[in-house]
Amino acid sequence: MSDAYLALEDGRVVEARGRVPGRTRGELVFTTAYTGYEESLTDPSYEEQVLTFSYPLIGNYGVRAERFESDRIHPRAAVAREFTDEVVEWLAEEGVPAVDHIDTRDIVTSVREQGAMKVGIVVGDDATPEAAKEELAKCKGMSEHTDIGAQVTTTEPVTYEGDGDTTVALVDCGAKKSIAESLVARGATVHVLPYDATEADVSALSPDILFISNGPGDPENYTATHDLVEAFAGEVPLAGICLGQQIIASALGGTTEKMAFGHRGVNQPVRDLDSGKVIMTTQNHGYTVAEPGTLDVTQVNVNDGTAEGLASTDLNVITRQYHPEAHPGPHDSLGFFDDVLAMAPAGNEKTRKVVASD
Ligand SMILES: NC(=O)CC[C@H](N)C(=O)O
Repeated sequence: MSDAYLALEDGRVVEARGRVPGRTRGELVFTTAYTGYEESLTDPSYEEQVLTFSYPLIGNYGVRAERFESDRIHPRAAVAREFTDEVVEWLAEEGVPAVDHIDTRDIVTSVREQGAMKVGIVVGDDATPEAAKEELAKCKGMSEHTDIGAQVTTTEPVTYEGDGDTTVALVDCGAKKSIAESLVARGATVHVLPYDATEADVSALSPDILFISNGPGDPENYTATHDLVEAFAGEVPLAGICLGQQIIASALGGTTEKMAFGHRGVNQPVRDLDSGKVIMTTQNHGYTVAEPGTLDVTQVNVNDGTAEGLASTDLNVITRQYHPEAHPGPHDSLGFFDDVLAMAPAGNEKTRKVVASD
């Protein structure tokens, strides 16, 4: 008799070992990242999902808060072949159900063949297959979480001061902390705004760059953020990462669509169409840009050809579908942040040089 059951949308019920008790449900996804479990578990883009690690041992270098990407764990449950006790303690402190001693190869294969699916999970002495199915029956599809941004955004504006003159308004749809850090490290002052910030909120800051963050759920549900992009396109340079790329493309005449099982891992190869160079990237997304609208596709995924980078020189826009800020993953694409800040109006460059020579 097991003390944990997973009821999958394909009709199967899988037994596991319970590590943290509870009942929950979500969209079943997997990451192939072999490091970075702390960063992944605290990535707000995993909100409403159940995260399966395909790497078999999770927790082998401990748990350190300095590696967290936000202030809490976001997946509704965690699944691995083997969790260390230290990770289980952390998951338990945050009340996130967890299971291991499960054949994650089987789970990953199912998701690869049938696409991301709903799952119900029950863990504890009273766990039964029926209870797991009840959780599954209550599970919403990802696009049905119509206001998911509210679950992950900052509620109050926050400012991080950089030592240069460029100001960035970062719309927080569930931003990983490394995005603001990467901008501040390059001298920018970053004003983090709630996901439903208005045109007036942004105008009041007179930012040099408007930056739309990563975040969970269906990009088409972020209507306030679409409005911002429409309002400022052509007026203020625009940048976006992951959900940010999807929202910017969609607001500027493009379309998005759900992928079969998405890209989640730290070794997704991306080709830059201009230089021909291939870089390794960190990814975590289930939607993608189908039609880029008024933007040009500048980078593509080597495996499936999906749009990884978009740009418009007329409108001053650059976006990435992957995560240039890494954490976890390779640092091949950190230069994106230099390219973003280079879009700031030239006056800032002059001021910055004067300040630097003081
Ligand atoms: N990391 C992200 O920003 C994810 C974007 C979007 N929620 C997706 O799944 O595609």
